[in-house]
Amino acid sequence: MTDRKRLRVQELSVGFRIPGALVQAVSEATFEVRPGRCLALVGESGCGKSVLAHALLGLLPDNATVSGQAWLEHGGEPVELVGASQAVLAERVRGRAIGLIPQSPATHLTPVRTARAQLQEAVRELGSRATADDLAARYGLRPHELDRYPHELSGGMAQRVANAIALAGDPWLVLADEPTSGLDRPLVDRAMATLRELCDEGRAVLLITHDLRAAERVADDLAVMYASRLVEVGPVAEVLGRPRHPYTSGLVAAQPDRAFVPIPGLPPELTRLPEGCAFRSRCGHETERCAAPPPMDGGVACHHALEDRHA
Ligand SMILES: Nc1ncnc2c1ncn2[C@@H]1O[C@H](COP(=O)(O)OP(=O)(O)OP(=O)(O)O)[C@@H](O)[C@H]1O
Ligand code: NI
Repeated sequence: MTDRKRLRVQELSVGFRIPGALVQAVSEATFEVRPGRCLALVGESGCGKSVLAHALLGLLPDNATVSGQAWLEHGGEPVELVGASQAVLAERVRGRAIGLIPQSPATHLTPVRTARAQLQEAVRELGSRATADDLAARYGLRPHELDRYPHELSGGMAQRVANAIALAGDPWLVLADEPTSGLDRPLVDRAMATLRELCDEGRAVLLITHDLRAAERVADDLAVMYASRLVEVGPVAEVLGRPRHPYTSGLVAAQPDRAFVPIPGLPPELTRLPEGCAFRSRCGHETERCAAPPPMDGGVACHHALEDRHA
């Protein structure tokens, strides 16, 4: 069965209407996620990572317009997520095929109910075979910790509760949105190890993160996003070892364990994206060609990277 499963995202775009403007949050994202593999999606704050994940689950607010396709192939009839109704997403997708580990678990949990009550609700709704206690044990929580209210949980415990809830319905695809924000190093390592285990037991993981080091350790593939658009996609060791897009090179050079040199300038406003390459004003290699949008070709969307390849 697992070999038949796949998420195939094609030219997914998301815009938000706000008074007097359109926020172009995701532009024509195309990528694939397969069981047994972890794809890390990296990029600066505000570039569209969370919006992309929420679009896949139909969790965007009413002012959003979504186009493109996201085919969820999981044995039987594939489900196209962009056009799917809320009923289909609720009954067949959310929690069952795709689990979401949210960006800030502590604030995501309902403050007035215990962790146990919230986990039990997920178990009941998803018709899970495992009990709340089974799931808690599996994700490293002691039974008495489940009787706490969200404000009584440490960051690490809230994280584990969020994992247990996300995995209660045994989804084959896990979207983990900055699962380690606010955690210190040992907890980050632990959370990352858990994600890797999920992959190794045959699930697919889409990991959204700022942390290139973590991505390098757990992910198989990397997708680099800049100003709403994927600019480089490929095996993580290749992309980070030999970046081809100047933005990827900049991200790598900005790492504390590398040159620690920040990329000069700021990303463009998503309400005023330029016509051509959105990175050209920060790139240092701008030529006339950059005024035209660079197509994604061979895993990279940059006119100069393409010239190098075709030279
Ligand atoms: N409901 C909304 N209406 C208008 N704009 C929105 C809405 N939700 C998100 N945005 C905008 O979409 C853009 C992308 O946001 P998103 O949360 O996906 O960024 P991100 O890459 O996940 O950032 P971070 O790393 O900080 O979590 C941001 O500019 C954000 O302000
Ligand atoms: Ni985000």
